[in-house]
Amino acid sequence: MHDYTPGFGNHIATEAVTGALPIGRNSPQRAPFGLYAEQLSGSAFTAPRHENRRSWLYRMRPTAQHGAFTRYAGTPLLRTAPFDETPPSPNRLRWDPLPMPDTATDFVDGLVTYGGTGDVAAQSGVGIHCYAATADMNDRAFFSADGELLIVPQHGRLAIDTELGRIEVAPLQIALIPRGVRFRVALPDGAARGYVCENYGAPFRLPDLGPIGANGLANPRDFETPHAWFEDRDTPFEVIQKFQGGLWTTMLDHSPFDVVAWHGNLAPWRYDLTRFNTINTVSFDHPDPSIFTVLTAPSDTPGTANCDFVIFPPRWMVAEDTFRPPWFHRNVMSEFMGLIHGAYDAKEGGGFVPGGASLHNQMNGHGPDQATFDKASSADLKPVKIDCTMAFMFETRHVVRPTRWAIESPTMQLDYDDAWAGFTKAALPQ
Ligand SMILES: O=C(O)Cc1cc(O)ccc1O
Ligand SMILES: [Fe+2]
Repeated sequence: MHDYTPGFGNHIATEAVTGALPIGRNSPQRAPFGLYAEQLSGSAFTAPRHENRRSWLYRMRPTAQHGAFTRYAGTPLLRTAPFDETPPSPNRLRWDPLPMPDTATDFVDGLVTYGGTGDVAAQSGVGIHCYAATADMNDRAFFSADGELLIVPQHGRLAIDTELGRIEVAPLQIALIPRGVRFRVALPDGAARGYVCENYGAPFRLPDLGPIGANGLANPRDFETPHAWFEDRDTPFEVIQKFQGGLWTTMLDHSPFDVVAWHGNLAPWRYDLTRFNTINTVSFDHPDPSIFTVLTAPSDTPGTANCDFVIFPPRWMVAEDTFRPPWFHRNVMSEFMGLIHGAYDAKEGGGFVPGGASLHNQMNGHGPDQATFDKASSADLKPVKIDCTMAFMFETRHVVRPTRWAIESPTMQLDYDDAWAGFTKAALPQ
């Protein structure tokens, strides 16, 4: 068990050794114990205060102490925007779960990109990945200079050691690693699979609540930031970074997890999705799924996110005279969905399974499949609990362009259009 501080985006001060954190200043002439003070900036120095994120790290050696990075040949299926391997497809796409690798593969080498949006060089858009891993990273650390990583485990726990502390997450929890923060992943259950949103743009934050008021949806106190932790190990250690889409590696002669104390508001965190305070109709109609927004990464246009992270958690359905599942729709935003466990209420007909994924791009019709439509159109509308389920959506203002792997993978379902093939024509009065 690790220690965490509750709260979202708070300024935290934490030390793993008493006296390691300088008091009253960031960079004293000599930091305690000969530690090196280092600022990690997550926003421009001059960003407005409410957007400003940075932490001060006190470490045994400066990060700068390393040799040149050279190209890294692993992780063959990791890709970065702009995604131009295939023409962007207007088709509704759906995938079976990513198979577990049959050779020992760690979290980094097990990343597979399904697609993404925008352009990493313009700091806009997202990369959407899945991971399937069977090995611990041991003496390897990874960081993305390209974006923060929102990790959504679907199978197996992840023990994530970061420069700022240790995080353990299980399916139904999520973790966020800020841009540039080095981390390694161990697999307490021996294997793990899940989803990753790599956000090249403005960082994820809690959505405004408007008329909902001061409480609800994801409550700030339920986000947990780890306390300072370090290891003092002078052994060979590989650091891999993702930089403008390329992967680069260098060797250190010590563990990079040597931050003995830190303070600031730029830090990794975890959140338990079962803590989400779900709000929905108590009268009629199916509200827009934005009521289920856990986190939003804004773009420059208010209300039009670079990426929203939305969940479909257990909830009571009580709407009267209403078609209760998601309606048929065409959306200006593009929707990538995953399923952590259970069944999703728009896909009674099967095919959308835990670990699988679907993509419904801008302006392309989707919604309930035939089985869902038939069942919900004639259901007795007594209160019903949708239980034991957790689907999610990365919803973005930009079209999600699939990678070549995503289009050519045998996991892509060639018959997905059939989900909507059999609807009978409406019968107008003669
Ligand atoms: O397409 C989907 O399944 C996601 C979705 C769910 C919902 O309740 C309303 C709109 C929407 O896009
Ligand atoms: Fe949708």
